[in-house]
Amino acid sequence: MRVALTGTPGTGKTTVSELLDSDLDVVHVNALVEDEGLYSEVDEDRDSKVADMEAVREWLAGEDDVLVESHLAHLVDVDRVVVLRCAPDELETRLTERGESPRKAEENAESEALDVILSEAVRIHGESKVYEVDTTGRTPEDVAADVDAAIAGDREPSAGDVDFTDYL
Ligand SMILES: Nc1ncnc2c1ncn2[C@@H]1O[C@H](COP(=O)(O)OP(=O)(O)OP(=O)(O)O)[C@@H](O)[C@H]1O
Repeated sequence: MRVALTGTPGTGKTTVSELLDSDLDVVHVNALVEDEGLYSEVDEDRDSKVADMEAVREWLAGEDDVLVESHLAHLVDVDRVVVLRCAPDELETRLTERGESPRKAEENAESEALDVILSEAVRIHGESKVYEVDTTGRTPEDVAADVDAAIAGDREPSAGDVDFTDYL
């Protein structure tokens, strides 16, 4: 089973991936890209490396029991996609408290309000493979339990249950 754990930056993917009961090997794409040099360019403006997703896909080929953690994880060939969600105002607070710039916090809050990652996940994989998990006002442990349930097949796919359009 290959699972993508995706979501806008700040929704809690890294935090939650460390709390799962699942036996899947966790691959943190950010760390992989850095360690293996799997980037196509350096974005000076954002002080970040642009992941070479073709190289990431190749690296993951043959890895059958993995949970791929990244805001780009839904671009990988997987059996299920779990999309973490967070209300835009709470997301902006989390990112600001993590030390991100106001610009980055605002951009991500807007992208979250617009369902950007959820829409991409559904377009690429279809609704039957996508599980949305709302993290707003919840503990990472509670969120991890929902993610474990999605991995174990103990809950139904759920794309479109979360609605943040009031924040637009
Ligand atoms: N359920 C939660 N409730 C409150 N705060 C949370 C929750 N999950 C994570 N956080 C906090 O939000 C911040 C972002 O979490 P985290 O780094 O896990 O997000 P991420 O989705 O992995 O981000 P990125 O894509 O940038 O790596 C951290 O400071 C973390 O402590």
